[in-house]
Amino acid sequence: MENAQLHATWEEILKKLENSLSKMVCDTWLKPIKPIVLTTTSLELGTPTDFSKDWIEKHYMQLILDASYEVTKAKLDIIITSFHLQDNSQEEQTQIPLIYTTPTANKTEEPPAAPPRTTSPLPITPGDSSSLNPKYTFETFVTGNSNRFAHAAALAVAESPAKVYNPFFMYGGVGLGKTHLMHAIGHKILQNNPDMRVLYISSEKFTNELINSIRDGKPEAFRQKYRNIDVLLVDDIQFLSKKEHTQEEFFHTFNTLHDANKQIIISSDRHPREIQTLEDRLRSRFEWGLITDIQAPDLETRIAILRKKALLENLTVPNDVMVYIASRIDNNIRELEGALTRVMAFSSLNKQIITKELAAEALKNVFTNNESRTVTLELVQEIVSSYFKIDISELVAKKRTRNLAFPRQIAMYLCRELTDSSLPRIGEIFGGRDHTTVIHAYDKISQERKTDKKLDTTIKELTKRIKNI
Ligand SMILES: Nc1ncnc2c1ncn2[C@@H]1O[C@H](COP(=O)(O)OP(=O)(O)OP(=O)(O)O)[C@@H](O)[C@H]1O
Repeated sequence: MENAQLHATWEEILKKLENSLSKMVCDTWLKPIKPIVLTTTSLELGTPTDFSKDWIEKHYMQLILDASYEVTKAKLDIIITSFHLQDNSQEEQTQIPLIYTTPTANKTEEPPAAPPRTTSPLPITPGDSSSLNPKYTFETFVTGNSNRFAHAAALAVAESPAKVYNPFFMYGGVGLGKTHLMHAIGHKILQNNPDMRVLYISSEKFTNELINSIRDGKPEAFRQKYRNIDVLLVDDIQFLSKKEHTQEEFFHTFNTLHDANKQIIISSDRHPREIQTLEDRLRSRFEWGLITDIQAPDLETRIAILRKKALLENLTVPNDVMVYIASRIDNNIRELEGALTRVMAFSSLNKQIITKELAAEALKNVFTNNESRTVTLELVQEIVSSYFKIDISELVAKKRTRNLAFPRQIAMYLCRELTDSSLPRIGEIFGGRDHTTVIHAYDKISQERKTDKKLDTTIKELTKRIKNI
């Protein structure tokens, strides 16, 4: 009876989610979820792997929260745990108990047992791709100026593991595609070398496994696992700073693999020299190979990424909506994708077609909650061009007719006023114009708005839209 209630509630929530997400997303990520416990304040869900746990938390948490609220009318905490099996011998025990509890429920009811975790690290099997996300491939990665070099280097490493750049070190801000590229390398290597042992792991998980193996007196199993790999991909290495013992172990793992001519790929949110308390000997080893950065993508690339995502998930999204979203989120592709998912869900739940207005409504909270959102040059261009009903391409074109030159000068003025960008940078995104053109536009509009009331009102209105929307 209680299990039935738990299942029925989850089924309802799932139905709501199915209305707002594509079939592919539901089949890949949501259907494998098992409901574990429902109380009056929380719902615990189990995912088959650590990876799917992280993925769902990053991408679908808000939607699950919204759907569970719609179904239960209670603001439930959603707790996700992974019941990933590491040891097949324990398979039988890992059946997730399905228990419905409420805080006032019969006290004799046993709390749900935590999914058993084994602590013995198992060796990686040749050809095993289970540590890789099937969606992160080179085919689904969009290149632009911000990531072209990293992409080319990643491809070279994937084509010739341990021959070109070893180690290969990628760094860049949050959500810019480092993990995606690492997985893409892993997939390509396995495609070309189906017998290789490839392991992707976050440095946090590496640390946890190390700690557990020491706790359980199995450090040898840990070493066996990590020192018998052909391609080791370690994500977010910055988390090793301050963990001296883990650094020491990683150092030995690194040496063993490198000496044996195995490929090592590392990512971090910053350059090795900026990772505080990283041991010098480790830092210098990272410099043996290639260190490359990934920058935030420009507007064109952001739009291309949204287009690709829409294509992959079979979504129809009008171009102006993509421009709208891409102009407002400029430094995190995960957030960019999240915004698109939110717009799609909003349209589907409200049974309305996707327009710019609907996108604005759907993302209202996302943008206003984000108080530190910086005004981007592209945002200024997008809002000015839409205000004057011209295309962004016309705004940055060479043509100098008044109906284009005037909005262009206003846009340059606002870029200077509302962003910290340099004059040459502003000139660059207005069709590669010289910085003196920007100075001229700025001075002209500053002077004119002092005497021209209408122009002054226009500038104020545009400023409001740029800052508030
Ligand atoms: N160039 C790109 N083309 C297509 N999708 C991309 C691109 N860059 C990033 N993404 C997508 O953006 C999301 C975030 O990327 P990813 O997780 O690789 O970022 P990250 O740099 O590893 O971030 P973190 O530092 O948080 O680990 C992923 O869904 C990824 O597929």
